[in-house]
Amino acid sequence: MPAEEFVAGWISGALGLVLGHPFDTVKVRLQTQTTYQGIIDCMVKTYRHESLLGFFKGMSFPIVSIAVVNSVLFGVYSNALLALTATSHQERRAQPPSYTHVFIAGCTGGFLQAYCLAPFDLIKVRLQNQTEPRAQPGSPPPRYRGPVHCAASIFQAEGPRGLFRGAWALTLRDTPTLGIYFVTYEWLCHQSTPDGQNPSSATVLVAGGFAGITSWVTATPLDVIKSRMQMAGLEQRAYRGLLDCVVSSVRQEGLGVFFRGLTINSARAFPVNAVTFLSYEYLLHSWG
Ligand SMILES: C[N+](C)(C)CCCC[C@H](N)C(=O)O
Repeated sequence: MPAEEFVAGWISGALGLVLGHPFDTVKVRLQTQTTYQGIIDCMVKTYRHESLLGFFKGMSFPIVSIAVVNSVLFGVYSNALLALTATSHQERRAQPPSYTHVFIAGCTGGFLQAYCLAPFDLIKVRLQNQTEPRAQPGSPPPRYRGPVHCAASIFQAEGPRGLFRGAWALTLRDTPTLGIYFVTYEWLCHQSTPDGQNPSSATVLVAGGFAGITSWVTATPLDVIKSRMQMAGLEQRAYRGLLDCVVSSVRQEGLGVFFRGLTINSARAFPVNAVTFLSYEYLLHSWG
């Protein structure tokens, strides 16, 4: 099983993440704090009070998790294509796989990465939703002191299964949408590249960026449900299951609930995935 795809997936995921983290910080702040009037206002205030570093708070934990997750996604995707079409990464430009194969391989990668992602994502969401300001002397400490403490508390209270809360919704979110991700990427590359040639860097950037946007747009409805199920362990509101969560969210907030965070998710998705695909292609190419 070729291993370089796993390593390339790991490095490219980390590079994409660094670029996307400022967007993620703005997204989380807008979702959880009421002091900002909008995206620009939040950026300006963050920069004024905390300088550029403010945008990169809390990045160490996601950088470890994205390394694992992206390496599983790209490694499994590429090896699934190898199993389906008997072509290696290098041979695929000359003999492009069918979109059905790309879709199946993308879904397989998406399905497996969802299981690796589930505990990391749960911890991220729980920490991102801790909106108390930093501990003041005398005030009660926040429920979770950091990622390790968060993981340990969930484990203690609910056992290993507790760490997989919302994993089912996450799998449903990621399996088809990562199929769509790779199909969009391959299709866009194919549209602007002469047969048999490697796509140019500009093509890879644009195709990767749009692949990210398409995938996030289609994933957003289940993204909202997933986050709500992950928070359900903490909040009073308990859902009987995924369907119950969908129905009660729509009843209370209307269909618009499925599009929460769509704009900022898409703005983040373009640079993150442009850089992820560019570095992935570049690394595999330079390793020959
Ligand atoms: C499938 N879904 C859209 C949910 C995720 C796609 C992940 C791609 C990339 N790691 C990123 O963070 O944008």
